[in-house]
Amino acid sequence: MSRVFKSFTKKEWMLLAITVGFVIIQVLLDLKIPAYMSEVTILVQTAGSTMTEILTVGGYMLFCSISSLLITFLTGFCAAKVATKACMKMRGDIYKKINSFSMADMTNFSTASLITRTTNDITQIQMTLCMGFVILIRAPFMCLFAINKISTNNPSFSLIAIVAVVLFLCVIGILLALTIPKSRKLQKIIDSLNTVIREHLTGVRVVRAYNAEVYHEEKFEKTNQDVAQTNSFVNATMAFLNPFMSSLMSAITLAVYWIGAALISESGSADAALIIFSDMVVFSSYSIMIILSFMVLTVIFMMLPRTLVALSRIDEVITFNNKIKDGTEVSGDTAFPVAIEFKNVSFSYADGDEKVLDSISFCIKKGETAAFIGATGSGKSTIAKLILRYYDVDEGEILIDGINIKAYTQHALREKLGFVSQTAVLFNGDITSNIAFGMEENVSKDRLDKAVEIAQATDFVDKIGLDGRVSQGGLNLSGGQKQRVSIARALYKNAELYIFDDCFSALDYRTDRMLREKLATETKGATKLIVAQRISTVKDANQIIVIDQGRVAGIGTHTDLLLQNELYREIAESQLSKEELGYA
Ligand SMILES: Nc1ncnc2c1ncn2[C@@H]1O[C@H](COP(=O)(O)OP(=O)(O)OP(=O)(O)O)[C@@H](O)[C@H]1O
Repeated sequence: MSRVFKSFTKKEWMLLAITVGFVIIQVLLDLKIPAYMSEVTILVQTAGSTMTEILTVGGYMLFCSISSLLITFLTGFCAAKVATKACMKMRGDIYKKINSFSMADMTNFSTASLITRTTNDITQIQMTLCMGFVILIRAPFMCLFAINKISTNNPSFSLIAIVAVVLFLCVIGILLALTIPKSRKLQKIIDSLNTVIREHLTGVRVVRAYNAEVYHEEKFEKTNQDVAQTNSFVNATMAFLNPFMSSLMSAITLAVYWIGAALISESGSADAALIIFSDMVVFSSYSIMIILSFMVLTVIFMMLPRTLVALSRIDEVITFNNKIKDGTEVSGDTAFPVAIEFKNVSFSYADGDEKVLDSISFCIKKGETAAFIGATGSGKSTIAKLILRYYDVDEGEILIDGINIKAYTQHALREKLGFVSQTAVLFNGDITSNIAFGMEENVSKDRLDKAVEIAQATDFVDKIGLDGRVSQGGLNLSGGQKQRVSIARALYKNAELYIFDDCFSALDYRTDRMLREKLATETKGATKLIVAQRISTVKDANQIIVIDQGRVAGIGTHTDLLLQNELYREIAESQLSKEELGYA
């Protein structure tokens, strides 16, 4: 909760102070009403009282009630403003924090959980704050003022109020102890529910193709039932509060009349009995006010378990210690002759024990094209991910322009790189916004046309236009078209070093060849790293690095490797004819 208060600006503290002030005025006005009621009771019972006297006191009562009502509107308005602002900031903080996560950090939270925390959890907090600010301030004030009034009027009644409050606090303590663990579980199950829905929606084509709707429905139904059961436990437990509060109110009234009756029978005179009776009226009203404010408080207590869990879940993300730390270097030595060097790099993923990369070393000069080839799962894409610092190496180091990549700011490092991932990722928008991604404000038409031309995307981009709509995930484009748009996106960046992670395999052989020819002439100065499965894609590279089970199995040109490297020869012979290999 301290996070919420720490985020307050001066204006929000002011609004909160105004709310507190209004609530105190409202409590004082409300507490005036029973006193006027007592006055009216005495006036009615006293011979010689005039109608004007009764109406005047009644008028004061009316004034107090209407003012209290107006203040309720004002406090509600101020509290809602403070709560929505605080939650907006919290949402911004959590979003910024998630943006700073590396892929390794992401594995600590599932995507669905991060979405639930940013949306559902924050809405839960906002609702509690909106209602809670006023109620949480009002209830203790009301309780303190009312008990003070009761004890000054007739101390023997105050014991009843104190016993009632202590009883209430004990019961609420027990209920919270029972429901908080369940609420924590509930938020986790909601994460699972979101995962199931997300999985179904993103994989809907496969689900349909395999007639797996029933299988998915069963998965959904199981999680849905878990949510319902846990929810019903929390609600059923907290539902005990309402009958308890009603019984407590009745018990207080009974105790007041019991003690009052005893006091009246001992009073001895009619005047003393009248004063005790008016005290009883006042006390009954005060005690009902205390209990009513606590009753409203129970609404907050019902929301509190989930809100506390939501707050701790948000805190978990915001205070998460990012594994990848930013360096300070912003440019590197651009005149350094070596573009990228791997020195004995070893790496394993957090959830796997085995080394995915084992003592990998290679060196690529500026302007060279290097290609990585090897069996599936040999670790080629992992090399690309390490260069981008999605993960940090376990051993060894990666140098770009002679400087360890850990020394760069992540922004500066990625500014140097143009990356095309294995699976094309497109965003809702148009072709231009997808190619000039993140730079839409100053789009250069020439650069855009050039990138499209090199990526061999001119024909279809001409057809749909640069303002042609791209739906989320590029669902309205073919696999090859999506990949060409993502290649154009990397080229638009004019990067120093391009990484093409097996993205050419979505292109036909002719387009693949034309694209590589264009790349060679149009991006001459840039260094290119190509991960590929096809020999035809890699054979013209300055050096080919053969990866086998996370190790470098050979480095050389196509001709060298054909002669010296058995694994490369095997791959080449499985794809090219003897004539193409030059054996004939
Ligand atoms: N995020 C991850 N978490 C855990 N293990 C992973 C992760 N990504 C990849 N791996 C494992 O690391 C190994 C190397 O994967 P990588 O994607 O680098 O291979 P690759 O050579 O690029 O394969 P392909 O040619 O099929 O794309 C594989 O055994 C894979 O299961």
